Amino acid sequence: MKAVHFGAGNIGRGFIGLLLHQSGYEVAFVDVNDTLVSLLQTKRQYTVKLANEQADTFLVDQVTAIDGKNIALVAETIAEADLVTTAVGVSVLKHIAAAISKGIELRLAGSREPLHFIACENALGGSTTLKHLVYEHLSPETQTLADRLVAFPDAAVDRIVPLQQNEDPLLVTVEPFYEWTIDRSAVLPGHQEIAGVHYVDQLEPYIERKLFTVNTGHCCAAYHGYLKGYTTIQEAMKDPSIVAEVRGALQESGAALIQTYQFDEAAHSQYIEQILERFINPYLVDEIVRIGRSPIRKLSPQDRLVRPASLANQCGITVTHLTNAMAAALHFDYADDPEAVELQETIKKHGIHRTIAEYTGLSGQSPLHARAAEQYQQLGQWVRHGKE
Ligand SMILES: NC(=O)C1=CN([C@@H]2O[C@H](COP(=O)(O)OP(=O)(O)OC[C@H]3O[C@@H](n4cnc5c(N)ncnc54)[C@H](O)[C@@H]3O)[C@@H](O)[C@H]2O)C=CC1
Ligand SMILES: O=P(O)(O)OC[C@H]1O[C@](O)(CO)[C@@H](O)[C@@H]1O
Repeated sequence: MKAVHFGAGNIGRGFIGLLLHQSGYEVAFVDVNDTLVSLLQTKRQYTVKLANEQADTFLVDQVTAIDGKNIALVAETIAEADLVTTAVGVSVLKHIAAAISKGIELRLAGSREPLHFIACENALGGSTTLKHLVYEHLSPETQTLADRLVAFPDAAVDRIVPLQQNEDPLLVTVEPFYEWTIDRSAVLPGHQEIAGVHYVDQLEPYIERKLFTVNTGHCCAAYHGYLKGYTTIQEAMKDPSIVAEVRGALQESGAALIQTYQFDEAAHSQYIEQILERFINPYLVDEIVRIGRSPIRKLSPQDRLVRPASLANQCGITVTHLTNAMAAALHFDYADDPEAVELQETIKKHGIHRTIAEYTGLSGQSPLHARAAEQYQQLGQWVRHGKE
């Protein structure tokens, strides 16, 4: 079986590529990083190392790579594939949509075999977003045919894969835990299930639980850790005041998730504790600026801070930690992150209230907006007064 995977980065090689390989797929990675592409083409294999005491390793072979700029070759490879996956970042999906649409046109011209596209990104409805972007490039006739033969099941992916600092540029170190959940209701007949994947009839509770626990907690630790001058999540999670913020935020999002999706309370508490353990894995070094990257995306209405805060607020739950994490995110002034730079410029130019309204979608009337603005000022004073 042949799979095409867009994005030969950390999740691409360390999670999706590994599981596809273990399921019997030969994986062709599509990437725009020339070094990665050429290394994969030459070596045809790479190693995944687990961040555990034994440092278990897995060899992923029978792989190759395609230059993402070679649209004709990407399209031809898609036309021949049994499965297509992505892990490029949700904001990059628009850049791969044209090549995918060409691949679908070629495929439909020569085959009636169904084809699945699964976006493995940190976002609600990632594959659905990809579908809309791809359909913009297809004629109405091709869209009608694609509706029958091409599917875009949404998915949730959970595995912490930090930035890599290995001598071997293809080696990727990953945490032992993983969870890949796919919406079975969008899968076409004939799809061969991927080993290790959890197929569910309704994805929403799973993806919201994952995003609003793992991702919410992680970015909360990152933004507070950044303000306190820590470099890694592991350092930040040694600070009891940061752990209290993270736990508080996860109790707020957890209460909202339990009310919304009727999760078992005790099981959800255990889920939170397991995630806190994952954050402090001593065999990983995970940089705060990676977890905090793209603060505008992370402050957007459907993402890991505003959406659980809004859900909690609607459920009548008092929200203070999630708004404090938003406030800390608004202070994330990391100069190498273009979104952080834009955020700080907007605050300088238009003030905090307009910035909050613009990026979070929380209007000036929202109590969450008011609290985040107040906490932003308090954190600012704390920073200015030497962090006593
Ligand atoms: N690293 C992690 O712990 C997790 C990441 N994710 C999600 O997985 C996705 C990928 O994240 P990472 O692997 O960490 O990022 P990464 O930066 O390591 O990998 C992304 C790869 O996509 C490639 N790329 C960029 N533009 C492209 C294009 N136009 N065509 C083809 N390839 C392109 C990059 O060159 C890079 O190799 C993101 O959506 C992230 O939110 C989800 C769960 C965990
Ligand atoms: O990839 P994002 O959405 O920028 O989030 C930062 C990282 O933190 C995590 O949420 C948890 O590890 C990863 O899934 C993710 O790579």
